[in-house]
Amino acid sequence: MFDWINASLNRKIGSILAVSLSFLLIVIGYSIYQVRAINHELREISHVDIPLNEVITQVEMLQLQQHLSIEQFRLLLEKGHKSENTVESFLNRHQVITNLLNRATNLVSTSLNNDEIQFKPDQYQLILTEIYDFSDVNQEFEKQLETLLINGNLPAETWQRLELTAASLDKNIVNILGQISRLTQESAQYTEEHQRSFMLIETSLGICAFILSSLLAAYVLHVMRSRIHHIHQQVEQLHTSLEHGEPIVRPDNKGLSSSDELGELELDLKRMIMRLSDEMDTRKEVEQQLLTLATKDKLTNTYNRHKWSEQIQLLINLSEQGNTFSLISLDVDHFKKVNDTYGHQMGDKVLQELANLLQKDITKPDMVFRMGGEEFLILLTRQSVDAASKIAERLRHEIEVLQIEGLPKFTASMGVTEYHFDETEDQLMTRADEALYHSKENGRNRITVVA
Ligand SMILES: Nc1nc2c(ncn2[C@@H]2O[C@H](COP(=O)(O)OP(=O)(O)OP(=O)(O)O)[C@@H](O)[C@H]2O)c(=O)[nH]1
Repeated sequence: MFDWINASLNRKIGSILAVSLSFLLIVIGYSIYQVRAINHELREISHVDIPLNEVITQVEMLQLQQHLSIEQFRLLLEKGHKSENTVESFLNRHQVITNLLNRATNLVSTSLNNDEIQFKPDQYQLILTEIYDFSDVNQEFEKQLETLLINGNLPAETWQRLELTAASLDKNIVNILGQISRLTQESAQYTEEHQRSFMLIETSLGICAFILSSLLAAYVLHVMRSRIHHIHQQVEQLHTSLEHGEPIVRPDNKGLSSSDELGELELDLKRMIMRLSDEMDTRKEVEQQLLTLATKDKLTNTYNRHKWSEQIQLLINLSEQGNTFSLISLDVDHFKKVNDTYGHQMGDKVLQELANLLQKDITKPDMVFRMGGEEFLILLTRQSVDAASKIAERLRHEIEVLQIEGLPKFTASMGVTEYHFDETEDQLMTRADEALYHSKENGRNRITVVA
């Protein structure tokens, strides 16, 4: 089935337009059909019902005049007079009535034959038969009357019979007229109801189309807005992370497939954020590596001379707040001999094992530095010279007793001193070197403390 939710924006908007247009086409088609039907019904009223009414009304009027004229003629005869004018006008009217009745029957039969009568055609058929019957009876009646009028022979019982027939003809024509009027009225009512229901259905269809299109459009807008909001949030989050140097939050992998243009945009954004996050991670790793390279000694993994300069300056600055610190200067005894006897590589190994030992013993915030060759410095933060001398002695002993398979035994000499407030780095270093020199001079594998 057509996946509307995941379809592209073009297809979504296109389908809304298609639905609206379909409704519009239905409304137009239905309107045309209904307007034609109503038009047909109105034509039926104007072309059949109204003219038929008029003709039959005229027949009724003439019929009445005819009867009056007969009465007049009879009265004249009773008085012994006979009017030729009355006979002539009677004959004329008779002709007009015959013509009108022919017109009426023609009108109904032609309309029925041409299927112009949609509303109750059987009733019209009935009316047509009644008009035919009326016409026949009337024709016979007029013929008899005409003969009698021309002969002037009018016995009383003949008059009576003719009057009865005339009365019955009157009744018939009134009856036919009544039927036609009723039919016209019903037809008009039917057309009116038809028009009303047409308007109602038309309005309902229009409202349905409007509501459906509005709902679809509102839904698409809502979905688009929430998705744009989501994209905006991700961009904001990325912006905040970059601004504050915080780690970039990686977007979840679910839903990583494009559906429409917004989906593609979201997908591109997620990919971009992921790439950026990866690059930031790599950058952090590289930074960390650079920092290590810049601050650590490659062979022993202790801090290097560069870090020493930075750290000593920091501690000197902190000393202004009353924080003291001590320094142990350490040098491997007769290291040249180790190199010469066991080779340079073994010398390196000795330096590495020494560094391991020192780093195991000296923990944060205290730090071990390799200043070059076999010379190390140990910076003891917030330690007095007494505490530093104890540490130095402990270290010296640990080095002396260190036994590692394949590694030659070695010792180290140390100079211990404490920083004096307001002195320079050089002054401190000179004192530490002097203490170390003193240890070397006094036989090595010992510590010398210079407060
Ligand atoms: N294996 C190795 N040897 C080094 C390294 N750096 C310096 N050396 C050697 O360390 C030795 C230092 O010798 P000296 O300065 O004479 O001192 P020493 O032999 O330890 O004698 P004292 O300090 O007086 O006890 C030299 O032979 C250097 O070549 C290094 O990174 N690795």
